[in-house]
Amino acid sequence: ELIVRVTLGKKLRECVHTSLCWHGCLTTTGRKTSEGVSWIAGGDRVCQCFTGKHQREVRRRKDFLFKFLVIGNAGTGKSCLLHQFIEKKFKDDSNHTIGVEFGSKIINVGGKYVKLQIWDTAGQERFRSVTRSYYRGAAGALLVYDITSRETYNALTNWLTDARMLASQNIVIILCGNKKDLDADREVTFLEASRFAQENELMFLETSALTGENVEEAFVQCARKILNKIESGELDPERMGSGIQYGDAALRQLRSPRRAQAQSAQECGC
Ligand SMILES: Nc1nc2c(ncn2[C@@H]2O[C@H](COP(=O)(O)OP(=O)(O)OP(=O)(O)O)[C@@H](O)[C@H]2O)c(=O)[nH]1
Repeated sequence: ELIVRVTLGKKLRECVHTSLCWHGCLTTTGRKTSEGVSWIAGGDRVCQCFTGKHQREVRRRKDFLFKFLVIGNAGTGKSCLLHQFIEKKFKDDSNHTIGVEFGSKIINVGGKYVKLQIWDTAGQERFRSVTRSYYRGAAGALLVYDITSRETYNALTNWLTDARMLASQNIVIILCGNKKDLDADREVTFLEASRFAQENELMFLETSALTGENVEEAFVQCARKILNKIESGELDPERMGSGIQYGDAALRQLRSPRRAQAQSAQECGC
């Protein structure tokens, strides 16, 4: 049994669950259980308690599935970023990616469960024809350069052209200036990269796969922008090749909004 103290608005309540609740709960304290559950977090934070029953619960409640790409020159830290995001650890024995690698994670964005299906592509030119075949239908992308390498920054325009041409015009891209921890060796300033991002309608963050700084934020911000576009009607998840699928919870909501609401109210004891 998990006992979590949550604040709901201004009210502080004791919330006793065997399954976790994301509905606006802001965790202030938590307790480990025999299942190895650690903390849950409110808001847009990623749930760290995806074990056993809780993992199944989250899976069942999935609202959306987004296809993501990680692109950019070889050696910029794409695989390390993905590893840090999924495992919360730095991959210190990272080798060049051969073709593509895959990872997935469920995150919570503003109360919605989103499963990210992430394709980590090889940056080396010799794999370009293979990696290009994975662009189709991607909803979001991390476009990565290395702040200590101007060469990787100069290549961004080509990556961007490919992404917009092969994935989708509407693809949501976040520019990541990785290796933020190596500031002393910096070759690309924050200012010039943020101008580039603005001119090309990209979101922008400097990240460090080594320290973990801004890694989760990059994925979450990109997913949040996609969700906003869905809500505003700018993106249509039902359009072929949108890179978005409805998960079970969203489908239930679409089919029977009232029943879904009642059901989720029952599931959430807070
Ligand atoms: N200091 C520092 N080193 C990093 C960081 N991210 C990655 N590296 C190092 O950069 C090198 C390349 O990292 P990878 O993740 O393999 O690069 P990649 O972009 O996936 O490379 P390809 O698979 O060839 O496209 C490795 O030696 C990592 O240890 C970071 O944030 N800081």
